[in-house]
Amino acid sequence: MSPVNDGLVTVLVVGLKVSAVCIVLVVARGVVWFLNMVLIMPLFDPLRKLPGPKASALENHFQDVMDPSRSSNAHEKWQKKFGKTFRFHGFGKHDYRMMSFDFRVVSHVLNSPTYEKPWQTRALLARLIGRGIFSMEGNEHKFQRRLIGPAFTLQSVKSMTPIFLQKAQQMCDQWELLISEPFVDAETVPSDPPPAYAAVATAAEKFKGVTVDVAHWISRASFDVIGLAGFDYNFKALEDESEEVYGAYRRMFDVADKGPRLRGILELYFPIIRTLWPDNGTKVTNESLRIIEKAGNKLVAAKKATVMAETSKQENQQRDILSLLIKANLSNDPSKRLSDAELLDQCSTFLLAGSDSVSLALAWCLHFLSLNPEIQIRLRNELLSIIDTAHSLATEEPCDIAVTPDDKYTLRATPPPTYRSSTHSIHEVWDEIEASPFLDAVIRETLRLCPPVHGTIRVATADDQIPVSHPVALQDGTIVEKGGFISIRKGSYIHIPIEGLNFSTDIWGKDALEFNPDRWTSLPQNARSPAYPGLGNMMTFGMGPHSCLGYRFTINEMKAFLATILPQFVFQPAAKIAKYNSILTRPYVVNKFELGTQLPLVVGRYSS
Ligand code: HEM
Repeated sequence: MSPVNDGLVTVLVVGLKVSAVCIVLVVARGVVWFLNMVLIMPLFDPLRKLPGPKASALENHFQDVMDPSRSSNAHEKWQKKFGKTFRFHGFGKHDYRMMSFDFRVVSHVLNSPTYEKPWQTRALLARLIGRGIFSMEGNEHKFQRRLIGPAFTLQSVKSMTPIFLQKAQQMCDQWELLISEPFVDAETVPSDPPPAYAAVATAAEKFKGVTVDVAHWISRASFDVIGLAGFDYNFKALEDESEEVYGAYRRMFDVADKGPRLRGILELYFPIIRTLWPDNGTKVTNESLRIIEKAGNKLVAAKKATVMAETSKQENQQRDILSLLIKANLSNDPSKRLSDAELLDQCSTFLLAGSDSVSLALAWCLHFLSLNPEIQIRLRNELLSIIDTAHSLATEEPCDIAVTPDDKYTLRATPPPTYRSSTHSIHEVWDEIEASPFLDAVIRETLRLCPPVHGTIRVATADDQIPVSHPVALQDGTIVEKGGFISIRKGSYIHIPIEGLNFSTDIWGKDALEFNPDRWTSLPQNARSPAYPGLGNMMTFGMGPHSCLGYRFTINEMKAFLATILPQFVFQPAAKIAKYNSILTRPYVVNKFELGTQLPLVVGRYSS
């Protein structure tokens, strides 16, 4: 062999040896890390001392914690057995996690800067909606919240009322068409109807109802609402379901709705998998993100140009959330301004936060009303006492909602509803609707009983002592008394059971699991602020610095939709419905889970 070849062989052998040593070192490091995580660290985890359900080495309690079909029983059972604060097991026995129904604990965790959303939650959201306020923490979050907050004041939300009312009516016009040309949308009815469908057939016959997947229709309407209220852009998803951005958004969330699979979890830890080995879900998500980004970029550029032109002319016409954001952004220190890409991420955040959550809440509300006909009738009567005729109900002054400079959105397809007197402006009547006590109570009770966000999670970024207001009996027999503290280690997860707190019998009484809007006319002592620190006396919108910015927006949109829908339509159940939790709590037809989110109801015309 020549000396050159000899040299090459030596280099190759050394290279192989170095590689082998590197691989051994990496594997050894992995094994040490794994053993440390599974065997050593748990021995020193203070959460180990808390009471809680047992688990075998590979068992987890995620379903009992997060699956709404099991969580209410599991939470109730655990509270009875272990008290208000306990631990459960996450990804195996080694993974101790805390859960608490003690407001002192919940409030401490949600208000203290020591606790943040886990990076896994933020990475998942960032993949779908970019780096908007949802995935921010610390000073970046404070800055964005200051910027966005003013777009959600009472006044700003009130100015969006015409949009809510008009989109609600446009949806009713579509339902009216379904009823007048009776046909059953094949896609909304399971191909093999469960007995419940047969049972309602006679009732449907009686009031000439048709089965309508109300979740689907309200989802389209609320997407249009957030388009107009958020960006002054009419997606027209109500008119055309195949609208490009709506379609992209739906397809992307249909993938996410399938729930966390092993691949999804692996992708979170090793995002490179998406590039090296994209599956159909990844391809659909990537394509959807491309469409949304393209449309969003155009929207942000056009909006910026309009706002700049208005600012130079000292005009102030644009009231949508994006315009308010751009205006606030302009007045900021240039070094702190949001870039166009960041503005786009905020748009995606509003699309996610502002459409599905409200539409699901509205769909759940119609579900509860269909199951409780006497409440449905009472609410309709309350609304009819404000609104003159059941069938023609709006203002004579058309609401002028400019959509794009060249596209004036025609607000109504059918004659507008007429409010009690033509001398009333829509805003005057709106004040009456807004102040309707039973409408308010029905909405709050829906949001309490079926909060679209089932729970939230925080991770401790440093060791901490958490104060408790209910005693905790530790495993070694020690009692942490009221006013005492529980130790928690950096990196531990705390689960906040939003739905569980809304269901607590200690707060809401024995009928906590019943749909009883009247409870809101005299709230139990424990459900009143400050004893109950959540927004609007429930945990549905969270609490603390990350609490929901869209609280008022949601209540007002729900009021406008119900006030428009109920005087025109009657609802009856069409199938047995259950809940599943995939990012949000969604309805599905029992035994028809594979059909995805659906809430079929028999919808008939109301005639007095
Ligand atoms: C039924 C409807 C809604 C529910 C149940 C809901 C629930 C929540 C909850 C629980 C949080 C806090 C999450 C946490 O602490 O981990 C939150 C945050 C947020 N919500 Fe909503 N939301 C709803 C509607 C809306 C709407 C309509 C908008 C905007 C148009 C919106 C915008 C936001 C934003 C921007 C945040 C993040 C705030 C921050 O991190 O500072 N939400 N929401």
